[in-house]
Amino acid sequence: MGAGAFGTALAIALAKTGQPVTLWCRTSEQARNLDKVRCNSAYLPDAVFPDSLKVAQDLSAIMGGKALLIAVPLQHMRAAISILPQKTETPWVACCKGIELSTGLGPTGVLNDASPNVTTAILTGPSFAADIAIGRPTALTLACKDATSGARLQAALTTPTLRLYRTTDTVGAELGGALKNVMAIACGAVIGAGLGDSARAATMTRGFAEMQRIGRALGARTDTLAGLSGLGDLALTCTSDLSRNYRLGVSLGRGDAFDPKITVEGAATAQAMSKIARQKEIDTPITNIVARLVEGSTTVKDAIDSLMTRPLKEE
Ligand SMILES: NC(=O)C1=CN([C@@H]2O[C@H](COP(=O)(O)OP(=O)(O)OC[C@H]3O[C@@H](n4cnc5c(N)ncnc54)[C@H](OP(=O)(O)O)[C@@H]3O)[C@@H](O)[C@H]2O)C=CC1
Ligand SMILES: O=C(CO)COP(=O)(O)O
Repeated sequence: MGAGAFGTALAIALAKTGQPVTLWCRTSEQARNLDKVRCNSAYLPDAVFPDSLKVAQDLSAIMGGKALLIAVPLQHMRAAISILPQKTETPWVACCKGIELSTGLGPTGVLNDASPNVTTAILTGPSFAADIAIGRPTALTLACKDATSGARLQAALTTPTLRLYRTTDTVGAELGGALKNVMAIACGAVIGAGLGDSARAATMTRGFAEMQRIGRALGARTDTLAGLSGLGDLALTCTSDLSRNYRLGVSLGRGDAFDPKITVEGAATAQAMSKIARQKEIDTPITNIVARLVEGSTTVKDAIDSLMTRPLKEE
């Protein structure tokens, strides 16, 4: 569900194994168009659909399978799933990253809140849709509180080029995916402002320390944050021009405009996490600064000054 970049890439990768896969589109016009050209030109122009990939706008086409993958930006996921039937044996797998602004919930939290009787999981980790779609090797984390369902999903969604590791720590997997986007905006801003690679390395490292501090306070396992969904995705997103979160940061650092239609999960996530951290008294200087940068209430120069003049402490 969700025929954007990530949903399309996952659908292509899974369909290449020959199993039946259906990509659900929001409108019948989009479904007709994708089926006609056998490519999602708007989001992934270089990836051709395998013959086994079906495209549909009819909801019944995606119910009753081994898994329903929901690849819609987190802030829109609650609206997207509101049209789904509530009684289903099919597990729902959130394929998105972030923290909902209105509730402070992560992806499986939103699914469980909206549909308490459904088995839920999250698929997250370092991966660009374009890499997955053309079959480049990728490793991701599949997190599901129920170990048996998690193992079943891991087997069902692993392909020769998509290797899944599993965990029951949904809190850690979700926090890793959500917070690395915030740190990517910060690193992009550092590079955009011309502050150099040393400053980026410092931001990444202190950003990771902040992710671990938040994780400890909110009940994540430290090893999860050190895995694919945390450190792995942090490394990818803070260093690649292909990342939209990093590119937003670069624009902020340069003082350039950024297209508001582009999906950038880290902006709302910084604001949501900043609020949670205030309530729970967690020290999150980088997240707070990113929240203020994206809302336009501070400048990169003031942000750096405030980080560099914090009280000295042990590492
Ligand atoms: N792109 C990537 O490389 C990766 C993305 N992700 C994560 O995947 C998630 C989705 O991102 P991505 O696919 O890149 O985003 P895109 O911007 O490429 O696509 C978003 C998709 O969500 C759909 N959508 C938006 N709002 C709704 C709604 N209310 N109901 C139904 N569908 C809706 C859009 O439909 P429409 O086209 O009609 O607007 C579009 O199909 C994000 O959380 C992202 O962090 C994770 C790993 C890699
Ligand atoms: O999540 C991603 C890589 O793992 C994609 O990053 P962006 O959303 O910043 O493009």
